[in-house]
Amino acid sequence: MSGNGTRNGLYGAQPAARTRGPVHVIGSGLLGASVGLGLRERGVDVTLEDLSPTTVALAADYGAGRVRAADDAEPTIVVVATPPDVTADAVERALATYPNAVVTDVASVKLAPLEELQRRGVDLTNYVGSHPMAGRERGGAIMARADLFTARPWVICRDAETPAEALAHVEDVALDLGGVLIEMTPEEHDRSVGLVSHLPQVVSSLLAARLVPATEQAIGLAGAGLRDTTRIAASDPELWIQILGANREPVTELLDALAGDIADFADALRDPERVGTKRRIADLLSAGNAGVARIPGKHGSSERFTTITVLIDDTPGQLARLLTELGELGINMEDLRLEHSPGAQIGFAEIAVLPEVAERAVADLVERGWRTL
Ligand SMILES: NC(=O)C1=CN([C@@H]2O[C@H](COP(=O)(O)OP(=O)(O)OC[C@H]3O[C@@H](n4cnc5c(N)ncnc54)[C@H](O)[C@@H]3O)[C@@H](O)[C@H]2O)C=CC1
Ligand SMILES: O=C(O)C(=O)Cc1ccc(O)cc1
Repeated sequence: MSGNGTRNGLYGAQPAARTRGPVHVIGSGLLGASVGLGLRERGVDVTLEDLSPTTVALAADYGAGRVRAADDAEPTIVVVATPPDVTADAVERALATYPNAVVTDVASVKLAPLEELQRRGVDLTNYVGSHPMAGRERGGAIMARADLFTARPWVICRDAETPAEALAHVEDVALDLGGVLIEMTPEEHDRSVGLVSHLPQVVSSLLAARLVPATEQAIGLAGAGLRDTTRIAASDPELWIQILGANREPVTELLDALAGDIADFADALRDPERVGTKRRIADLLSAGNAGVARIPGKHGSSERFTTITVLIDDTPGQLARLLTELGELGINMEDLRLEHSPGAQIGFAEIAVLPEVAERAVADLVERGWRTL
């Protein structure tokens, strides 16, 4: 649960929270416990609930809030962070149990739970669906982080009937957690995440699945390219079967279009001497360049952190020494990734730091005898 401690030392004292608690979180896994941790850091009173008593106790132990007691006051806001297939149930129950609270959910799909609630005839005046575009491959309270939502888009799906006050409550939670508000209809949301989240998940999983029968020798050659394109293949199949099933229309359309591109590409490669074929391949690859350049944070100043690469002997002792020395130098490590060179006794520690400390970090490390790239 790295990185969920207080960050006041780094960024200075936190301004007062906008959110007026108590906030009640239903589903205290990755998303629910991260919401709790982030709001607790801002001093908001958070109560927790989960189907699993162990999960809720764990989330409370980590500091995400306290287990809700029977005589607790009614919450101002309820955040439903359960799996998508029970989100409508949990929202309906929360609206009935806490008639004065504003209820939001963080499910990765927005239309299916809303349609289910409408089909049941639930009064949705106090409900505002939302979705923070931030997550991790593995779920569970143990993976939660207070800063999970920092600088990430947080989609809010209001409709014409949503009271301004209800909307403001949900926006306050998102803003207190560092999210960037984006308003969309549920349809716009589901089409958008189909493209930027659900299609990549399927492609990454299918690509990684190709590695299962590969020889050890072939796998041993893997580098950053394969790692970058398969990171999310480690995601939880149980969550994704729900997400993809609930958003199947946009996702199947996107998959059909991609399958066409793949067939096109393979055709061109099969007959490289045919006139126009090289142009066709170049066009598809160039379109990839144009697409990747559009991803926020992939280029220029929108990067959150700067990565410095330090060469280390590929032994645990070396890495521990590097981490100790970073601490001694007062350099806060935001993220760490290790690259191994197969067959060579050398590794690369890729350390993400705040851009403003990167230059000093490199200089100090070099002075202490480390080699950097
Ligand atoms: N994992 C991710 O990267 C992201 C997930 N989401 C959405 O957040 C929601 C939660 O996902 P995670 O936190 O990753 O899952 P998780 O598995 O870590 O946590 C879900 C928790 O809900 C509990 N739960 C299940 N049914 C319940 C019920 N009826 N009442 C109370 N608790 C119940 C489970 O015991 C579990 O602890 C999902 O709807 C998902 O689509 C949104 C953004 C990112
Ligand atoms: O890891 C990533 O890049 C993600 O995009 C994680 C993610 C997974 C599911 C969501 O509903 C939102 C975000």
